[in-house]
Amino acid sequence: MTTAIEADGLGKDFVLSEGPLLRRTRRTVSAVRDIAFTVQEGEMTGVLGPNGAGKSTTMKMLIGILTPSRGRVRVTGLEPSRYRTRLARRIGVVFGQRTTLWWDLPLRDSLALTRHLYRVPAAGHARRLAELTELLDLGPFLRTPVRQLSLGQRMRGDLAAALLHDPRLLVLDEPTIGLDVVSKSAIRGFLLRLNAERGTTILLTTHDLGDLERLCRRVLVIDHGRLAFDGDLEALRATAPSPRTLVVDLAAPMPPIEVAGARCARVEGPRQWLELSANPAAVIAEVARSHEIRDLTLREPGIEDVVARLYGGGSTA
Ligand SMILES: Nc1ncnc2c1ncn2[C@@H]1O[C@H](COP(=O)(O)OP(=O)(O)OP(=O)(O)O)[C@@H](O)[C@H]1O
Repeated sequence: MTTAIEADGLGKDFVLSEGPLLRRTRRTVSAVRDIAFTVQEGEMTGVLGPNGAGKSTTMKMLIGILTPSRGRVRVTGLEPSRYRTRLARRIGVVFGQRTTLWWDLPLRDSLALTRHLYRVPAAGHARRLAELTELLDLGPFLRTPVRQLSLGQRMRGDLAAALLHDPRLLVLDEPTIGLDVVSKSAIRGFLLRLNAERGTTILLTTHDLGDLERLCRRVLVIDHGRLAFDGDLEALRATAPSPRTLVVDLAAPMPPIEVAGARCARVEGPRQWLELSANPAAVIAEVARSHEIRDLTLREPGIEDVVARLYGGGSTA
């Protein structure tokens, strides 16, 4: 098996200047500390963690945009910050919140330009474009200017742009952010095929449990800049089992509800969050007997809850 990514003792500090102009002080923030992991070719790995945990900083070091402050990193055997251009021809990168497409050009022209960026021979490019157009169903909007595309269409266009040079490794930062259910499903289906049929290695950050469940056998959790977990999703769930939460909207603000089988975790005006240790129906019946209820929602624990319980001590948002 060939190694796609190797990171060892990887760290990144940012130096911040703070305060008024004449009394500026410098403060160092360690965004990533001592991260070590290896990804083999053909793996599909999810990177997870709370906001500000250091995921994007880690990804940026892997693709050569940021130079590590410490440690060693190799991607397809290359040191990313040193061989950024060479690496760019071997990997595909999509950052969900930004586009690499030309805003004013029709998608087709924008994709044609990427050929020159990666120096892909014309014949190979045409073949690959036809393949990706079919797989990502780009046909209906190839002539549409990128600025007029929906977010889901734009993401499909960005994926095509990242894959036209047929990279062995695809790095995605939040590939399904802001997409509706249908668009998410199309993107996930495409990534699964890409991995299964071409053996493309995929590393993606996400806040979406669905992405992980559908796509990733392996999960890396980054928290406070450190690698807090490396294993499969089931093992992660088992590390920190989370209760289901009943969100209760009462007719008026009340003291925390006390009923058997539930623990009130949070109160905000007339809304209360009850963590369930018993059957929801029994708890709902009990709450309804003693309180006037306007609305109820049952929340299954998300992977964010699991992570929050592991490292932050509970989440009921
Ligand atoms: N260019 C920068 N200069 C200074 N600090 C930075 C810079 N980039 C990131 N940071 C800080 O590094 C830490 C990690 O940020 P990073 O963007 O890697 O987190 P993240 O896990 O990707 O978060 P999110 O889920 O919100 O995207 C944060 O405290 C952030 O404020």
